[in-house]
Amino acid sequence: MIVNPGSSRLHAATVRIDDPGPLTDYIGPGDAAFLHGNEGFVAIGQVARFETDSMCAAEEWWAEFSGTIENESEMPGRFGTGPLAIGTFCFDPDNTRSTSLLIVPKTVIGRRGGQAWLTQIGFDRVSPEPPDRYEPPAAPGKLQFLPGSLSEQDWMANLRQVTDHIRAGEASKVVLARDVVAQADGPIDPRSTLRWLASAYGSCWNYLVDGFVGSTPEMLVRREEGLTCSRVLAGTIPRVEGVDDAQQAARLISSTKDLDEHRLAVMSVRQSLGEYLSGMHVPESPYVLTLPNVLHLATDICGISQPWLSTLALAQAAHPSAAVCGVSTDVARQLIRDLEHLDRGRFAGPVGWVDAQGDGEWAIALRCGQLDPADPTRMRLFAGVGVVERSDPWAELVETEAKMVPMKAALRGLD
Ligand SMILES: C=C(O[C@H]1C=CC=C(C(=O)O)[C@@H]1O)C(=O)O
Repeated sequence: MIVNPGSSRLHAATVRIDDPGPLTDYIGPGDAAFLHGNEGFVAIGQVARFETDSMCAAEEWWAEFSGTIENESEMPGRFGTGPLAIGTFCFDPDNTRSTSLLIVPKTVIGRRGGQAWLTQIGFDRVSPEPPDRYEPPAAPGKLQFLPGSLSEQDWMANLRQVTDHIRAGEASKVVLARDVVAQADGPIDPRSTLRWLASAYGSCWNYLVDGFVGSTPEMLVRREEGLTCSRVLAGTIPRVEGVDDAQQAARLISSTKDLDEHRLAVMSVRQSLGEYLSGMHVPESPYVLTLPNVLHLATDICGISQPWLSTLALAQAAHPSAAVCGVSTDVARQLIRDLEHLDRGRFAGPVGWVDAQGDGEWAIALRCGQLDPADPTRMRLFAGVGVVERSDPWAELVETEAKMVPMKAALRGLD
């Protein structure tokens, strides 16, 4: 569905601006953002919106739509500048009631590499006016975290069933997720959640689109002028107060269970992107990525993609990787449908943006929550774990709790 398509020619104008300060100050109700440290952008208003259950349809729509925009720019070719679409895609469109969507904003305020810009898109000739700032939105008041689709006991029982299927040789890895419901006594403003995440988890990609908010450390595919990179994460150890990080990192990097989980995730991205990238570099062994709540095994894969393959097409090829689905993909996806008892919605799907040249960034939507469109006092939080033969249900439950720490703290507005 497209809203407000207009009939005349669309124009986009990009100008350099002075440093606008915190980008999160410009996010109004219903607006979107994609932030990484001091960089990224906020997407204000909507020129068009495309709802779909298919990444392929979204890619075709954007290729056609962006081709109609007349583009003027003081910063031609600068990554992220100019007209773009920001979006979120469901993990499994055949097993959800949620929608995937792309939004073309009216205004983008962005910053990258010390340069800030403003892009405006409209049906008339546009004059780039800096938009207003907003007061910081309030964190929700009283908050409770309630069980989601399954109790902890039932979730662990299902995880045992997953390991039985793995032992029977049906799959080598399955990612099982669970949810928790955050219930506030008043409406939750996801902008306050995003602000908190962006300041505490600046090394992650912090996003807000259509009430879906989160802070993910995993990049499915980033394409900048053909250079295409993916950060694969799998294998996790929670950070523990009083325990030295170096000691935890040494445990993680020598855990054969975590290394197996990681190897399968890397293999899946190597296979899916390998078809499309030349000169692909896949490091032999992972490094340890340290976040405020957990340590992950991480591998950065890079290669060169053909100019006609947009970042949306590449994301479509790479999704779902074995970091969020499993091996083999089809068997793991079916086991997830049968045993997870959860509508993942947009959790673990691609979230990000694409520009008119096909460059952009699609992260994997992890460490996130979806505001209930029918009840803004409720947000559903998600976390998953890679299950392999030797997975221990209790340890995996603890890992999901560690992965929910950022969202729970953000909602509470904790220091
Ligand atoms: C599925 C999630 O994490 C994935 C990414 C990093 C590490 C993972 C793990 O160790 O299980 C998961 O594969 C999640 O955060 O919900």
